[in-house]
Amino acid sequence: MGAALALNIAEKGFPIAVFNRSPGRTRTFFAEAGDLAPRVVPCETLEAFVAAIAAPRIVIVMVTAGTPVDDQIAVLRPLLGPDDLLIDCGNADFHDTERRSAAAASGGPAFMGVGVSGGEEGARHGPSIMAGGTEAAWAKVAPVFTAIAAKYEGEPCAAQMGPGGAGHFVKTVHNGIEYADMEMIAEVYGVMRQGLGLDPAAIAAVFERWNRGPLASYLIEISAIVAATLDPETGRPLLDVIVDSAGQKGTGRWTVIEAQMLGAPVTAVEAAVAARNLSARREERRLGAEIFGTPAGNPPDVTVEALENALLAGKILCYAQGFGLLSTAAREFGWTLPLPTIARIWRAGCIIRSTLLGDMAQALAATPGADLTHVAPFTDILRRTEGDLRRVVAAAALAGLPVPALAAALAHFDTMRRVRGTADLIQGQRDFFGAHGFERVDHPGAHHGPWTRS
Ligand SMILES: NC(=O)C1=CN([C@@H]2O[C@H](COP(=O)(O)OP(=O)(O)OC[C@H]3O[C@@H](n4cnc5c(N)ncnc54)[C@H](OP(=O)(O)O)[C@@H]3O)[C@@H](O)[C@H]2O)C=CC1
Ligand SMILES: O=C(CO)[C@H](O)[C@H](O)COP(=O)(O)O
Repeated sequence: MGAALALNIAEKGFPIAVFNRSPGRTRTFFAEAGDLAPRVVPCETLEAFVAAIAAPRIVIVMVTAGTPVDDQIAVLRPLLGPDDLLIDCGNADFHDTERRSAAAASGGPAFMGVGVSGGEEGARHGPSIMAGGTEAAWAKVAPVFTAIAAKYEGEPCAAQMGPGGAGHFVKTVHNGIEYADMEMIAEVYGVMRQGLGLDPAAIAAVFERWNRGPLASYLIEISAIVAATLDPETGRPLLDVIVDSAGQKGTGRWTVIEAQMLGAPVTAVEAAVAARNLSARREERRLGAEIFGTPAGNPPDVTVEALENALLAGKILCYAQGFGLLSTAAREFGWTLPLPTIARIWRAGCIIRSTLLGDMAQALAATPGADLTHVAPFTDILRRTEGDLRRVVAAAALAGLPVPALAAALAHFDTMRRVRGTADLIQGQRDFFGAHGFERVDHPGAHHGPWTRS
């Protein structure tokens, strides 16, 4: 990511010095920089790196999240001056960014935490950039970040989100949505493959068709390519030789943890993280199959069109949850997160870019603070697609095909359209065993039940 970002910066006309802890990597990078090499100064020590940059310096750190960032900051800080600016462009837990920002405020170079999305390709040719930090820091870096960012109809996909960890928080939620979006696509893939018996080539064709409709998005586009790709070694669909255990580096989990701490429901993301965790338990899955057998019910009674609608509904519900989490976080942390701008800078460059985000940006601007599902055109789309989401979840359950993120999104939707739910019983139980009290519907105050055990 760092190498790709450096080439992007150089390509946009900014001279850049580069350093990697492994000098061999720096040499290879420089040797492969081609036409851009004259704008790149390869450095083999941090001292040479800092000396190669004119003050006031802007220094980007793009290393593995966690301790490596702290280590890198620790060795860089003594070499930098108070007018310099240190930026962590990797994925970071926003609490770490808050801590690093606070530490920087007590002296030395200023610090920014900036979320960058788009994978290597995005970093090289135009990512989506979610910057945290002060207005003053943003003013210093905006010319570089807006130049290297993806452009949507000419508009740079880069913006300042708020102080301290706000940029990394937004990037974390972006990734949480990414997890849920990917999981839902994998779930409909499962229904098509394991339920309807479509082969990967046929599924690729379905994804390609969907990519020309309301589901058009980077993730559907690449899913079509992944499904269509053959293994050069065996000639089989590559999907068939990929181990079905999903990796994860932590951003989905961070989203869920923060959402839980804030009391904000992101059930589709929770289901997606849990699904990755379960996917990693291969031996337990094998044992489960041995003990219980894998359900081999009738093929699910759903069409490919119903799956398209179900995915659309699930996706809208998941994005509504993500934006809801951002709203709650903004209130809780005293940030003014620019939600319509966030939707706008996600329209290009980032992994979750999709045509829906344009409408989301408009809806969020037109109705600030509203739940996306309550706003046009999403209310109408949900009314139209809800039945298929329900049919797919029900048919998948009957066929023994797990669709946890779609089911979680549907359960959220059904819960949030029911005036009277079932928590009356929970309150009764809590009062019974813990004297926690409950509110009554007919008069105010805290009440207890006349519980007796016969
Ligand atoms: N890959 C992606 O699609 C995206 C990644 N990110 C984020 O960008 C950051 C970098 O990711 P990525 O480029 O994929 O990761 P890589 O594993 O490809 O690169 C990690 C880099 O960090 C360096 N590094 C690791 N540990 C240390 C350390 N203790 N001290 C100094 N340098 C260290 C490595 O050096 P060396 O070469 O010597 O091993 C390497 O240059 C991460 O925060 C990641 O989450 C963000 C968006 C997308
Ligand atoms: O930030 C990213 C994309 O936006 C990175 O690719 C990140 O690694 C994705 O998360 P994970 O590795 O957990 O799937």
